[in-house]
Amino acid sequence: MAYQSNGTTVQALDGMELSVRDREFFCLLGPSGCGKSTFLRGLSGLLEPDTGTIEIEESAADRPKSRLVFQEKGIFPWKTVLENVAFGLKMRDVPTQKRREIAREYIRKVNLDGFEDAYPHQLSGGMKQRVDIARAFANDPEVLLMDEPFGDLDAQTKRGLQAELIRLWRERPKTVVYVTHDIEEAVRLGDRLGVMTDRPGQIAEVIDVDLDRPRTRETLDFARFEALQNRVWSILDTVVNDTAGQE
Ligand SMILES: Nc1ncnc2c1ncn2[C@@H]1O[C@H](COP(=O)(O)OP(=O)(O)OP(=O)(O)O)[C@@H](O)[C@H]1O
Repeated sequence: MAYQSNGTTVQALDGMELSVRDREFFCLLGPSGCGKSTFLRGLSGLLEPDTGTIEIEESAADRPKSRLVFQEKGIFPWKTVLENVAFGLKMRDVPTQKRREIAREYIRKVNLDGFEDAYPHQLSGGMKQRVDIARAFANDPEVLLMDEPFGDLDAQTKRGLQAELIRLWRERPKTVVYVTHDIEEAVRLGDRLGVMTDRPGQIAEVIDVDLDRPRTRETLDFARFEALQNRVWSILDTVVNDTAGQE
């Protein structure tokens, strides 16, 4: 996939092939600008490539195939928490009563009860993020695409939301493709990790995260956790050095 602007072409992705398993939590990591967001937006259908194609093998189902969860931008400032969470259901013509019921259920699951009628400007960054997660899960997509949803949050809020996300995902398993810059986060969350090369991006290596769940402070195998992070670092070092060597 490439972008054309002002007569120049930026080749964002080239020969990117990725096979994600049904209901796995797949994290995508890579150097800045390697094309992670481009890939995700292409998958979601939000981005039409100027050149190139994306092929997705779909399973037969009448549910929406994917949904891209943006950071804060994803929620409507003029809608209440309840209306935001129910929005996707409304788009799918779920009857009013039913969609309010489902929305309330997910608002409760992300610990926002009592904020149903609040507007986004009355919420903290972490709370807005919870609204976004609730909306994504209420919509019950088959594939959930997340682009650095917790990138702007402080470490403690981020850890809490990671735990909530994993709890929801284990309760209602779905295929997740999760882009992050944060190696520790990727190893904490993922079943597998795809490490990308520098731009034009493609997959350099896929790593199995052989850590049992739940991955709490009490249960996590810290030695393995660290070894996996080191593995990612060494792949990224190679990838960036390789590219530097070509210039
Ligand atoms: N709308 C656009 N028009 C032109 N070029 C673009 C556009 N969007 C992205 N690019 C270019 O495509 C390349 C890949 O961008 P992309 O945002 O997909 O990378 P990324 O891996 O998600 O980056 P980061 O990790 O920094 O968020 C970059 O070189 C970027 O400058």
